[in-house]
Amino acid sequence: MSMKTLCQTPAKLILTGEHAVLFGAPALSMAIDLPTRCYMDFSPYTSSLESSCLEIELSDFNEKQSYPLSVWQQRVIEIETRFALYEKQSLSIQSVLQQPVDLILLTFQQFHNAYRLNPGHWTVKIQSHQLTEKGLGSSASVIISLLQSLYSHHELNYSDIELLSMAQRVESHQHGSSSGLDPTTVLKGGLLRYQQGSPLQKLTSHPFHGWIIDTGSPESTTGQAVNQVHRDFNHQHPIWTEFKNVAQLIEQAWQDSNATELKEAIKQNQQLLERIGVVPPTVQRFIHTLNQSSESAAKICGAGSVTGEKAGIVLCISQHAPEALCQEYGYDYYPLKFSEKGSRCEMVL
Ligand SMILES: Nc1ncnc2c1ncn2[C@@H]1O[C@H](COP(=O)(O)OP(=O)(O)OP(=O)(O)O)[C@@H](O)[C@H]1O
Ligand SMILES: N[C@@H](CCO)C(=O)O
Repeated sequence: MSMKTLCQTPAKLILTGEHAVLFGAPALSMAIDLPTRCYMDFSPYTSSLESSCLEIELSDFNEKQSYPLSVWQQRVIEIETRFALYEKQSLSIQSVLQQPVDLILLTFQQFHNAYRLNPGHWTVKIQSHQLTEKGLGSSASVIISLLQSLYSHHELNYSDIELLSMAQRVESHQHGSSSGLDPTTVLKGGLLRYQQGSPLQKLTSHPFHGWIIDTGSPESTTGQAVNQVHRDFNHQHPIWTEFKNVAQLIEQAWQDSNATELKEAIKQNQQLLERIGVVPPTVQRFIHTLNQSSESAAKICGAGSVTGEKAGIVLCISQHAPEALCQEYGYDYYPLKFSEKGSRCEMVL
């Protein structure tokens, strides 16, 4: 019998810890109400897995194509070969996944390797919000929505740890290395304190007014930015202690609901991000203007960019939207909408 599911997964926004989380610092990250939707439809075959077919529609990229099992498996072999070359430093990270569909095929293959995909016709449609590839964790939302859909279709009991370790493995092919922060945030929802090697903590949400400001798609990918930071700053570099300290200030201010301290710490966090070279000059100027006022505090909230003038999404904590300045720079802005809910999957008729 055929079965249909819809999985809706929020986006993520990092309050503190982008880059630093990969060097052992704590991160505070929240799920936000910008859903990625994954529609999955399965019709079983009575014949063998070999005749299975995967039909993928990526609405945001205007792509729709069918992949017989042998074709997608060959394509994943090529992806894994490129990833192995990347790990030997013979290929750049942005050459590993060459097209958006590669991420989908790789996720299916990881699931298949672990659990063996049921034979049949699989149809997948993915639809995101308008702010993908701007630091809000779109690849993590795609991966989590796909994996959750696959677990549902196979009626498998799974632990979050199993699902997240698979997601982190897939995400490494996109980002070069992954702390697991993005997949964890979009799976669980809410506001999380995440630090590699420490237990995950859920923090209480507070009604701080925030805005997400779109400075445009970064010219470099997250993978490139992560790699450049790793090349320029080793694990022993003292700047990571400064990141840890500022994360502590932000966490304390958040827990105390202290807006003044929160804004001050966000400004310090932004200065550190500028020092690691991930904030382009135009975005630095924009943020400096906002940060001169005691009313507002802004920082980039994704990996930023190591080339060009755009840095993806900037978070601005302030009562009122920075309308005039956004207009001057030609940036769109939206109210920050927190999502207490994480990723969820339902059957559809
Ligand atoms: N709606 C979508 N449909 C298909 N693929 C998508 C979609 N959204 C994102 N992707 C895939 O994810 C990639 C972008 O992922 P990436 O995580 O680098 O970007 P991001 O949104 O800036 O998030 P991050 O905060 O992790 O940097 C795209 O190049 C594409 O392959
Ligand atoms: N979001 C990435 C680091 C770049 O900010 C990760 O947690 O792996």
